[in-house]
Amino acid sequence: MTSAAPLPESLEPEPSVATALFGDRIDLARAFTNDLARRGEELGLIGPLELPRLWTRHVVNSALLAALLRPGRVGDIGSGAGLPGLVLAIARPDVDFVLIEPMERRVAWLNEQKSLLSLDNVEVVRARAEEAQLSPWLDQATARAVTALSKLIPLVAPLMKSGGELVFLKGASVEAELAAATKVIRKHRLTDVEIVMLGEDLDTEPTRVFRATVD
Ligand SMILES: C[S@@+](CC[C@H](N)C(=O)[O-])C[C@H]1O[C@@H](n2cnc3c(N)ncnc32)[C@H](O)[C@@H]1O
Repeated sequence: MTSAAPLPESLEPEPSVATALFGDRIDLARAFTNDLARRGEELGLIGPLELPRLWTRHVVNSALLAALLRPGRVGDIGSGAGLPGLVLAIARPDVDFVLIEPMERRVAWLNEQKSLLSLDNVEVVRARAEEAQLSPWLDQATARAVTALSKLIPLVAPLMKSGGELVFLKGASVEAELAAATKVIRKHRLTDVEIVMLGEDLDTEPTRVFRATVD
């Protein structure tokens, strides 16, 4: 086993941002991020260019979504390295998470982190979303960097309870994705469709979220 120095502190978010997002669970977030920095590239979880921006672009971006979560059962579709699923499970111990991920190596990483960080609020399911057998269904679903809305909504809507909510982290292309998803949104009877900006009140890059209710 190789040991490596922890990430330099300069790569961490401003203390005010870290406290706002993680409170007294910042050490867990730090342990997760440092482990991802050490082993993520070797395990095929992150590219080498992501290392210096793990906190800013990935961990903080994921944690911003915590503000929209309610106590209940939240599914994270295509968790990969645990973004946003593991980060949110750290930030919101009052919420139960199901991380849905098909790739064996990524599932092994997710299970290992669940155990290392003692995240009792995490269940890992190895499946593609369209094949996942969930019981009960989800109160909310998250996803980040999985696929465009026109493909993502049909994968996730069948996993939701009636009245459940989709809260997908999205980039600058969200308006175009939304326009291309009009038919799918109607077909799956989504209501209260909106784009929410998160993080504008913090000293960090804000993020866009697609939010909608499944009838
Ligand atoms: C580009 S990665 C993004 C991972 C992570 N969400 C992030 O933001 O870094 C996409 C992930 O979605 C997973 N994925 C692809 N198709 C999927 C599907 N149909 N159901 C569930 N997960 C899927 C892939 O295995 C991969 O881990």
